[in-house]
Amino acid sequence: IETAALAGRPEDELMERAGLAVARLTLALQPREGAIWVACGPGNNGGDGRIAARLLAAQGRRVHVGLEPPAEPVALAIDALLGLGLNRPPSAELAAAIARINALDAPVIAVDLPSGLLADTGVPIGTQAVRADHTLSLLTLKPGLFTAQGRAQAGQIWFDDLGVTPTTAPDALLLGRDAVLALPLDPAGPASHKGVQGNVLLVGGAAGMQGALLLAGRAALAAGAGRVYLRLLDEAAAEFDTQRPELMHARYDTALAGKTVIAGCGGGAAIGQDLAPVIEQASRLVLDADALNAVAADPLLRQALKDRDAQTILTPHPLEAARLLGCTVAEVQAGRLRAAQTLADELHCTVVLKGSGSAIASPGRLPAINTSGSAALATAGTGDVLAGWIGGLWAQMPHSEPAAIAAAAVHWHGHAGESQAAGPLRAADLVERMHALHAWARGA
Ligand SMILES: NC(=O)C1=CN([C@@H]2O[C@H](COP(=O)(O)OP(=O)(O)OC[C@H]3O[C@@H](n4cnc5c(N)ncnc54)[C@H](OP(=O)(O)O)[C@@H]3O)[C@@H](O)[C@H]2O)[C@@H](O)CC1
Ligand SMILES: [K+]
Repeated sequence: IETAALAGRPEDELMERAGLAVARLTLALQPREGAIWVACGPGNNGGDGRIAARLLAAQGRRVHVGLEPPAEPVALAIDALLGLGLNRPPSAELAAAIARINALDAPVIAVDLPSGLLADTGVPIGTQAVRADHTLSLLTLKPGLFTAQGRAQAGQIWFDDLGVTPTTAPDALLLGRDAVLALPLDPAGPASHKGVQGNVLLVGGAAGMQGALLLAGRAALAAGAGRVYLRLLDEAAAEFDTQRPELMHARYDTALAGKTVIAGCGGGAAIGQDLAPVIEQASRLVLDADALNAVAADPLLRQALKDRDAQTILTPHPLEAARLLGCTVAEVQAGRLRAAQTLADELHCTVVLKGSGSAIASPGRLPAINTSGSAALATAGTGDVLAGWIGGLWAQMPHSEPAAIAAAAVHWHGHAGESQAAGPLRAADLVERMHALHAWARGA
């Protein structure tokens, strides 16, 4: 898109617009007195910074351009060191400037990208990238701002299209609330007749890990599934969840066909033995956690997954994805969208690669990056809740595309986990927060 935008119009014109956009945002964020430091690099990113500096000076602001901050206190810094042209670890000179920006006690606006971060992947190419409070993305929103370290490095994201309408397709989609609003949720919601809300069967919860399956089961129920059955692998486990007596024991209804099956939560090594019939017979299948590890370790299960006629959603975290791909976690994280897409294409599944900026991929579709969520979600059991929520939604809407179900569930889950005010979020509380968002999910 950037290349196409440059064809047919002089680069200077776009850079002039870019500089103006940066100056405007700076004035909006820092309308008062105070020195502005503009750190400019050698390329066009630096060019944007220099134009912004000129325009800010014309507004009567004290502006200092250079790789070092001025002697006086800095009220705001503009990071215009490196943008899209970054192709190797920053030189020593630029790395030192990045470190000086990060050591400042003043807000930082990054031009286009936090310097040092790769636009496509959200991974720093050197030892450190700028930690910005604001990033003004120009012409396009770069995927790297929304996934991997990008979310933490970019701060608040702003966008200016510089007056250019893209003529080529994007590489990825961003998931917002639209993904949830697009669901054909029953207007009556979970209160409607249980017979039409679908049946979910959960398999997992080996000895010592029943909690994972209970959390997923509670989530499926709270998402609105009609009947939720638990098949606990730990035979000695309690018959039911005393706080959620609505959950049923699968011993009394073992059929897999016709159900949405969620397998793997707290499954341990024991889940491997149960997976073959599950993969073969489940009408809709969500595989999580130990079920993914079992598939990674067993070529027959892997082949069975590929051969499934019906649809499957996988919800790996980066380590589980690495096991399935036969690579390292670092390799997965260095290209999260690519990793999710490779897995989706290879196993003929919809893949939700969890982590900051969850990536969702399906064969033959554009991958998507979720925009909701916060570090409050990085607690035990939140992944089980997501798997349960996906299954709970899918059971109610069996004809919806798995990619649409996964996208909605991931965004809903992230939205519920956005507030960090109460500290880390416990997974059982997350289920309740997500449940309280049904009206939000219907557009209220
Ligand atoms: N495209 C558009 O339509 C528009 C683009 N715009 C803006 O331009 C930005 C892209 O500009 P860009 O292509 O000049 O790249 P940029 O990020 O400034 O860096 C390249 C320079 O840095 C150097 N360099 C690279 N890596 C380095 C390293 N590790 N350590 C040290 N040096 C390194 C590299 O040198 P070289 O590799 O040639 O030796 C080159 O000199 C884009 O992000 C946006 O802000 C807007 O004006 C609107 C229109
Ligand atoms: K920058």
